[in-house]
Amino acid sequence: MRLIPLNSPSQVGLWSARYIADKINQFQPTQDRPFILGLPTGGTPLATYQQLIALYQAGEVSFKYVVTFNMDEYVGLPHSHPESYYNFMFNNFFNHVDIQQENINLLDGQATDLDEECHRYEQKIKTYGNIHLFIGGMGNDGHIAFNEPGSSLASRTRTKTLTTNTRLANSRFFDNDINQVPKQALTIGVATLLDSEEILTLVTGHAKALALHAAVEGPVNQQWTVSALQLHPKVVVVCDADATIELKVKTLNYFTEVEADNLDNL
Ligand SMILES: N[C@@H]1[C@@H](O)[C@H](O)[C@@H](COP(=O)(O)O)O[C@@H]1O
Repeated sequence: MRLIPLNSPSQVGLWSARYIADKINQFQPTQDRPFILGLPTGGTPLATYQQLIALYQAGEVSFKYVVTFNMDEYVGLPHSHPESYYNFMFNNFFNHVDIQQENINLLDGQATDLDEECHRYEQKIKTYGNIHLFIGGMGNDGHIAFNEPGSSLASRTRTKTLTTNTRLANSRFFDNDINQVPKQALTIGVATLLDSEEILTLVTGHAKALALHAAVEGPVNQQWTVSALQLHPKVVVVCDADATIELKVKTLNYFTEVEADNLDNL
């Protein structure tokens, strides 16, 4: 695991966007050999999307031959709902870059057969082989995608019932009314995520400090599904200072020293 300790959420956005753009450019994707990118929603990745759009506008990266798979989607929200992850992705990213519509993959939370929809999604990922880079965030309670505490670390894409904690945390996007937050979501599984060639996780703010501790220092366990990142050979965690307050000084000092040369120009 690499941990990139930055100061602010805007630095996390800048660093991660450059990292993603560099990965795409190094891959030199073509129509026949696209770059496969996994994507998250939430407040945390917004700065990354803004910086990726800026890099695209500056001609420094293209998404023409990038295929995307989103992590999750609420069950039952129409695409047009302002808080559907479909709407989030088009508003905050897809509408502003040169991605081809047919290269965008999202789970359909309105499918009549949700099990079939999840199976279709897993199969579609398989047709491309592996996801080259999956970007993620983490919930305050250490969930990754919507793999709530207690989710199997061997899970695949499926329907999950959301915890009250998660619905409360996300109610800030629903007029602070928990009753408006859907009770279920479709989500890739922990094992689906771990199949990716590389995972880049974004963590900002005090509220994520215990989750970051669980991810970096905690034991691997299904109550903090983000801890499963420790089982993956290539994970980069990019965090701001507020998110690190539950890490040991020793841990933070080590990663700061290791990354000293990579934290310039921010
Ligand atoms: N399903 C999403 C997660 O993928 C995301 O990581 C989490 C954190 O969101 P935020 O970045 O808004 O704190 O929110 C939701 O629960």
